[in-house]
Amino acid sequence: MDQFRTLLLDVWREACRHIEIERSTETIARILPHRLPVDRLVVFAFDFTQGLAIPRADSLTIPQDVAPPRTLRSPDRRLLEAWCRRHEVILHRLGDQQHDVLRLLAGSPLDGSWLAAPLTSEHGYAGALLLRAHPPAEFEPEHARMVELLIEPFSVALENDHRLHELDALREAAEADKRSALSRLGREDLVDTIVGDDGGLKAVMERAALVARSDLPVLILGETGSGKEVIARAIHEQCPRAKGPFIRVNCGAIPPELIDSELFGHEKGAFTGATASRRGWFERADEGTLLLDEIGELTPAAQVRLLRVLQEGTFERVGAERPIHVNVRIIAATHRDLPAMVQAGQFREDLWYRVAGFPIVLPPLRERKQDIPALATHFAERAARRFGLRTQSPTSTDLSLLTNYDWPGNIRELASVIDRAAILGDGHRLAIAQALGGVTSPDATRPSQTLNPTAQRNTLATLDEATRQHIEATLAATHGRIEGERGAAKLLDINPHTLRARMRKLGVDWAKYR
Ligand SMILES: Nc1ncnc2c1ncn2[C@@H]1O[C@H](COP(=O)(O)OP(=O)(O)OP(=O)(O)O)[C@@H](O)[C@H]1O
Repeated sequence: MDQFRTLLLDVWREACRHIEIERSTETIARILPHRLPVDRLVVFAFDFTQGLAIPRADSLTIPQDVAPPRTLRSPDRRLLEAWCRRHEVILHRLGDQQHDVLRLLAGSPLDGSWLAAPLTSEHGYAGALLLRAHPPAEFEPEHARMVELLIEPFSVALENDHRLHELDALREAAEADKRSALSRLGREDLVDTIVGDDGGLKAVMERAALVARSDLPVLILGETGSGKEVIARAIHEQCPRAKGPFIRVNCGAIPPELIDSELFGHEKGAFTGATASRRGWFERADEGTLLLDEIGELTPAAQVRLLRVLQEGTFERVGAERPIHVNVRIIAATHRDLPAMVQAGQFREDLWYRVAGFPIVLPPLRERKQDIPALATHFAERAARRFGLRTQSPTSTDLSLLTNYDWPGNIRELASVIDRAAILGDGHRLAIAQALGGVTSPDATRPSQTLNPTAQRNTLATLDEATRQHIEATLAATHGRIEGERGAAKLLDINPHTLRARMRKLGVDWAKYR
């Protein structure tokens, strides 16, 4: 026993030296064979609130073709808790009847002789230490007594490991908050007052208020720039989870090969470039709302992954086995005709049923022109504040020009026309005609051509075609530059990632304009 005391000191030192239990188990597994005929050491952590038994370390002292232990979902909690309370070390030798705890944690039938000890800490952490005898050796009652002395150092190591994970989770949550705050700042154009809520958006706002009370998934259908994100935020802010995060993810801007890692997160080392573990959008949106913007742009593979998490409510980070449960309300949005995509087999029907619990159709601005005066005034006030100019309200001539235009870019386009008009008018007036005519856009967007929209309709380009032409004209003006102060994204007032995604989709090649 004296020699064992020396070894025990070494075990304590190793248990306290490393913060990650994987490391301490690895080094302890190299020390123990001096006194115990052990060839495998496994440590489980129990998470009773989530109903999981998670293998945190598994060390084999000799290379063997042994399957690593798996996370156990909904293990028998009463059995494990009672065993932890008894502080009982289980000894299993060949021919013995297998103990229920060993059957649960080490599987059945057992290969050889095993010892199992419960790990507990005064702060409520619990787990198990399993040791396997190096065949043909078998454990003896004397070994079981030695393992009793290992319970404390391993419990300390498990608690340290737990705390490390808790700190990691807190750090990531703080980072998520920071990102979300920054993205909110970056989108300072997003309004708190919704103009038109009593006019052209009345029916939409009524539906939004109705669905906000429930947790139903919402699908917002509407053209680009029509205010889908604004409506999604309004739903979040009126629903019981308003205190939770509101996270928007632009599905169209995620490169297909990164979709899993973006949505579900990844563990450190899961793939080349994964230098640190990262929480995905689902984890970040826990207890809040996740807006899946441009959901129609998801690749078929990504649609399958999304469907799985919506069906099962759990997912794993890339490179991890531990399932994660989250409580997230999904709002999806798209400018595409999703029902038509379902018909054409481009969007999974089962996923459609999952996300389209409560569709809200946002009318384009040309169908709610009664809102244009209030919107124009609102954006004129905002422009004056932003650019430090005297506020100028639109005149009746301005308003008739604005209402005669068709607004393919909807409210976003109206906002940037007013911004331009305010700058061109330099605080003395709103130079609406100039702002409308001076767009680096194709002829189709000139007001003179849209004064009679009905006559024009047959010759108008499709929205995709108009968008493509508009992006190309902008790229020509910026000589192919996308990002930065003088880049196309800034001119078009959209995120560079979104612009690149849209260019990919529309087949626009920026290199042509360099
Ligand atoms: N009802 C509204 N009142 C005031 N501003 C609005 C309203 N709707 C939209 N906006 C403004 O118009 C711009 C575009 O809105 P938003 O980003 O919500 O559109 P979207 O449909 O989500 O666009 P995309 O299709 O590009 O994702 C934002 O600056 C937003 O603040």
